[in-house]
Amino acid sequence: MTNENTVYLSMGSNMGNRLSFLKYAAKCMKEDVNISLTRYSSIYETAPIGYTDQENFLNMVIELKTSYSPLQLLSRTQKIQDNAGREYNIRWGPRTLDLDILLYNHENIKMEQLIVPHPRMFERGFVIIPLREVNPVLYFPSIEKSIDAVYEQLRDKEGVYLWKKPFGEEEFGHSES
Ligand SMILES: Nc1ncnc2c1ncn2[C@@H]1O[C@H](COP(=O)(O)OP(=O)(O)OP(=O)(O)O)[C@@H](O)[C@H]1O
Ligand SMILES: Nc1nc2c(c(=O)[nH]1)N=C(CO)CN2
Repeated sequence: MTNENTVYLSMGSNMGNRLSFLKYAAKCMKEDVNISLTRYSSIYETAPIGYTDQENFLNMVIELKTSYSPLQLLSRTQKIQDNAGREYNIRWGPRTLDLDILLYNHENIKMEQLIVPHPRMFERGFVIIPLREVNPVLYFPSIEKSIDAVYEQLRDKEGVYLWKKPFGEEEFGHSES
């Protein structure tokens, strides 16, 4: 089966060993024959948005190719979150691992369980900054804007600090240095 759909996924963690949860998520996806990881952003340390009385997050974005349908991919990412000990308590509250599907090709999906493009992505510095690093020429047909235009309009650019350059091969099976 060919992994032909292009997906951008946001990953975040603000509990426990944050880096190891991000690595765990990437490892699970790398081991899945229906997913090929193609690009990784750097990792950013970010101030919490939404519910602010919690620890800073580590956030990053990955690009992947997959043969999964959007709902199949959602169920896969939810399983990975569950296996990372994710509990569902406070809305926007602390979590070991959060995986959000940002974009699935250029599709507009509005289902009960899944909305793509992710409805809050365009106002989130912790999403747009790493996404722009992974693909600086993205265009969003749903809002008729380029990623540069979205970046320029971001209000919460502050609070997003480079924490670590893209993973090295030894850590993550990633060839970029
Ligand atoms: N694009 C999407 N990616 C991941 N989950 C989504 C998406 N669209 C809708 N959902 C739904 O959102 C539900 C809640 O997800 P979650 O608890 O991770 O939200 P959150 O991360 O706290 O908040 P936010 O969605 O603002 O990032 C999930 O059960 C899932 O069905
Ligand atoms: N900085 C930051 N803030 C958040 C994050 C996140 O990943 N990073 N995720 C949230 C729920 O999706 C709520 N707030």
